[in-house]
Amino acid sequence: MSLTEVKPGSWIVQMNYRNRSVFFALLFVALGAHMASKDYSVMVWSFFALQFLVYPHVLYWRAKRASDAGRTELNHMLLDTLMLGVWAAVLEFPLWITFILVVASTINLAMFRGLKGVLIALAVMATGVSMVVATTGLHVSLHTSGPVTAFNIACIFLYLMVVASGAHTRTLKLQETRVRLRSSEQALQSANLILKQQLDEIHALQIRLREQANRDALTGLYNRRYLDSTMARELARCQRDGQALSLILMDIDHFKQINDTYGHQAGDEVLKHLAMMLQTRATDIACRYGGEEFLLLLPGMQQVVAQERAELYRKTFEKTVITFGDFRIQVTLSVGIATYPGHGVTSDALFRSADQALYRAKSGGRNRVMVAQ
Ligand SMILES: Nc1nc2c(ncn2[C@@H]2O[C@H](COP(=O)(O)OP(=O)(O)OP(=O)(O)O)[C@@H](O)[C@H]2O)c(=O)[nH]1
Repeated sequence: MSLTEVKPGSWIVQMNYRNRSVFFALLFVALGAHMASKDYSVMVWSFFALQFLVYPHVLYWRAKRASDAGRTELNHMLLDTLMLGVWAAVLEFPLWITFILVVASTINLAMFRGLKGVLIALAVMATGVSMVVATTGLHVSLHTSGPVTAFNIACIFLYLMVVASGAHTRTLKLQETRVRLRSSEQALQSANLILKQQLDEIHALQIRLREQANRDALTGLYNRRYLDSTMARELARCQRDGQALSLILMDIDHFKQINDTYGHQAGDEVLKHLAMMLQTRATDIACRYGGEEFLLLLPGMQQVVAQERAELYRKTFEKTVITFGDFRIQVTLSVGIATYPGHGVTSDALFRSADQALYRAKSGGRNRVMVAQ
């Protein structure tokens, strides 16, 4: 049977069945020995046999079918106590027999209800006694013979052993369960830790992938895809804050010749150098716009400042000597500038203006900065 199939409280049913059937069988012999010396009718003997030999099995059968086994067993223990009170009174309170009946009943209830259980046991037993006394009157005969007394002592001793060994077994099982639970808890904790690490890795990977999707593989600058999504947002922000926004569009002059003269890899090296130069300020959004075309998006920057920056880039790049193997390569930049709101109030209009300025820079002889008209 799996753990989920075990009915709640079923261990109580099993334990009580063992305790009750053993104790009642012992009582059958102990009380029977006492009754044999008296003159009881066949009816009393029949009830006696039913009570001590059949009754424990009927209760077990009933408890097994109960939906709430724990509560049912508690009620059964109250019934045990009531019946033992009845038998103590029927037998006219023989001292030793009454003693073991009281001790066993109170122990049983004390195990489940603590000290309150002792009081309940005494009250229920008194009820059983009162029922008999109310029916037949009070008859007291305290004496039990020597063998019956000895057997009674042995009976309570045996019963206490059975209860104690049951409690011991239960404690061991509880300890085992606790150890098992602790190790499952530890396994769960380490599984959780691994899961958390994996989630963190996935999260970092997602960030990296998102970042890579927005970057140009050769230069590491933002790509056109990123620019398209950012441009509108930055423009809206500048419009809201009443700020300027400048675009610097640059194109390497005669780049085809670089490729043709020094090879494609040398061309790549030139592109990387330019990208490095553009990546100096964290607030700028530097993109590789096309093959050898680059764009700087400068939120909050006035046209005059953008022009100074573009001039600085142009001069710096002109003086830069790029070494590639034995080659020493020097190239120039043509630049077009457009600034919001003077040269356009939409992304398209601004791009167009910057592109026209760049075209003028190219057609005007290259290696120069032109501002949109
Ligand atoms: N090495 C390299 N070359 C590239 C890359 N992407 C584009 N190109 C080359 O860039 C060159 C661009 O040439 P053009 O459009 O004719 O322009 P240009 O030679 O720079 O001439 P102007 O712009 O008029 O000064 C082409 O030869 C492309 O093959 C790249 O990633 N690496």
